[in-house]
Amino acid sequence: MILLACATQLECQNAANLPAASPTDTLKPVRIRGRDFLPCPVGIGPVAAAFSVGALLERHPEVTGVLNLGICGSFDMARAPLGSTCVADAEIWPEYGVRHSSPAEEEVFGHRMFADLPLDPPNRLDLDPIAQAAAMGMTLHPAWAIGPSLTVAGVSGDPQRAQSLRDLHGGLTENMEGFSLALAARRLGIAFLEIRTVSNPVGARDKRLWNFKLALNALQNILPVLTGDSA
Ligand SMILES: O=C(O)c1cccc(C(=O)CC[C@H]2O[C@@H](n3cnc4c(=O)[nH]cnc43)[C@H](O)[C@@H]2O)c1
Repeated sequence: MILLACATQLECQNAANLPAASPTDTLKPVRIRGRDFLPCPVGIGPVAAAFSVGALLERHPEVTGVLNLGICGSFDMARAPLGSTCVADAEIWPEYGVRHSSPAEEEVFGHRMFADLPLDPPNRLDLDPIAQAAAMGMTLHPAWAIGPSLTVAGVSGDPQRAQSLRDLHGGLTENMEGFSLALAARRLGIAFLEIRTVSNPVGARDKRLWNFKLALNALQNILPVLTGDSA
């Protein structure tokens, strides 16, 4: 069983191509090309996602992988324009560490999150999406952009913050749940894959530059490609 982890019910419905349901309805497992997926809204932000995935993985020991689908912001609108699909090859949690008012002085915290989990730097999980997809019996689309994704508790609210995060971490996308889900999978030694569609440029608050509907609709195309059901 693959845990299909999305922040919201709406993202789960689009990702699993399910009919619209009320936000409190429990989603049922779906079977696609012989693979079982359990769609679960894990909540918005790293704390809700960490709590939810911990509880879900304890309740469902049959889960062999976590597939995180959802919308995201783009740091590079040329490589990752609105509605495009991006695969994370690293998850970085930039807020873990020491914060300075000047981004140039930003430094990484020296302490590991878990004593027995050596990460270098300690806020970065390197992912291998091609291998992880294969471990879950799936294949990536060759045209999907691949790059690091930054998980934040607070969405970047202006172009300066976006620029400093881009300069410091070299991210392709920004999201609010991925690091928590990737960390849970790493701790349990199960597969993890994060694929998101771009809803907005990171740091832009002018809603004329956003297209959440396009990104939500684009989520519908991911699972058919991953499972070979799109032909
Ligand atoms: O109020 C804002 O400025 C704002 C900007 C972007 C997104 C939001 C949201 O409320 C959606 C957060 C939700 O969607 C993912 N997401 C989408 N875009 C971004 C982003 O630019 N930075 C971080 N997360 C983003 C995220 O995973 C959440 O689940 C509000």
